[in-house]
Amino acid sequence: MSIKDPQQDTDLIYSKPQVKVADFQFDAQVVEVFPDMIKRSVPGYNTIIDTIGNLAGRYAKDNTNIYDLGCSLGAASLAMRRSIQAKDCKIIAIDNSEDMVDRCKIHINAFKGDTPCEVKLGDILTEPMENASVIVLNFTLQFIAPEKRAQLIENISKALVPGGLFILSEKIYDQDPVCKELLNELHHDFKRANGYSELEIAQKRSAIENVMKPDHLSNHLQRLQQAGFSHATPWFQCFNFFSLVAIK
Ligand SMILES: C[S@@+](CC[C@H](N)C(=O)[O-])C[C@H]1O[C@@H](n2cnc3c(N)ncnc32)[C@H](O)[C@@H]1O
Ligand SMILES: O=C(O)C(=O)C[C@]1(C(=O)O)C=C[C@@H](O)C=C1
Repeated sequence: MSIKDPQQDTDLIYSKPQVKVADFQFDAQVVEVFPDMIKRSVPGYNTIIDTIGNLAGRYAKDNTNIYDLGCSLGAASLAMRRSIQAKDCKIIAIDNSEDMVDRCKIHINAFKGDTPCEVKLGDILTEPMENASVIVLNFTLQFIAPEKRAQLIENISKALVPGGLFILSEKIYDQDPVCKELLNELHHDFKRANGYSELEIAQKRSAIENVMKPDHLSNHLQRLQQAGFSHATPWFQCFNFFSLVAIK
């Protein structure tokens, strides 16, 4: 009988001092601990995933595509597949990390569902999107080069059918430096409460600082308006993490 090592799935990546902290990558090491890492790092992650499922159930239309952009291990795709009742829909989950995509395929295939789900290795900046009733960008835009974000949001808008839904979740910063610092501190307290040490928090911070560039809420709203969305509202915020819905 084999007994699983309980630490095997725990994020300990930044627990030992590193001489030089390398830029964060969605590689094989991160894949192993990703569910633990994201749950302990992103306040409200489970609520956001459950609500993406609920929203997809409401907005998925017959004979359309549902996109999960930057799908990682497929948590949002699985939640959507559980609640979509519309007929002849297809979920297309895309990620540009080969390690993520390989593991995502295993996760998706581990569960049965009526809606087919294709997991694709690809760059969401160039992958074609069309005839979509729901598009999800859950904590992915922050990893896209800032100058490429507006074009991606425009492509998303063009791919949506009228009445189609876009769900965007991101880390944000507050423009007021005092509020920015407070939200940051509250987020770090959240990480501390979830067992991350000061060293882990500091090293993770250096690892993501060159690769993850959050926007202010007003940047997001402005981009959505420019891309032709008729309605948009944040539906969730906890500290410096938020999620919004926009309707075409
Ligand atoms: C924080 S994770 C997303 C979490 C995931 N959406 C979830 O709900 O669990 C960001 C993901 O975006 C992917 N990513 C970053 N840039 C990308 C790009 N240009 N094309 C496709 N995927 C990308 C990364 O490989 C990573 O898996
Ligand atoms: O802001 C942080 O400290 C994070 O760890 C955030 C964040 C994210 O929002 O995607 C960064 C990388 C990991 O994917 C998990 C969480």
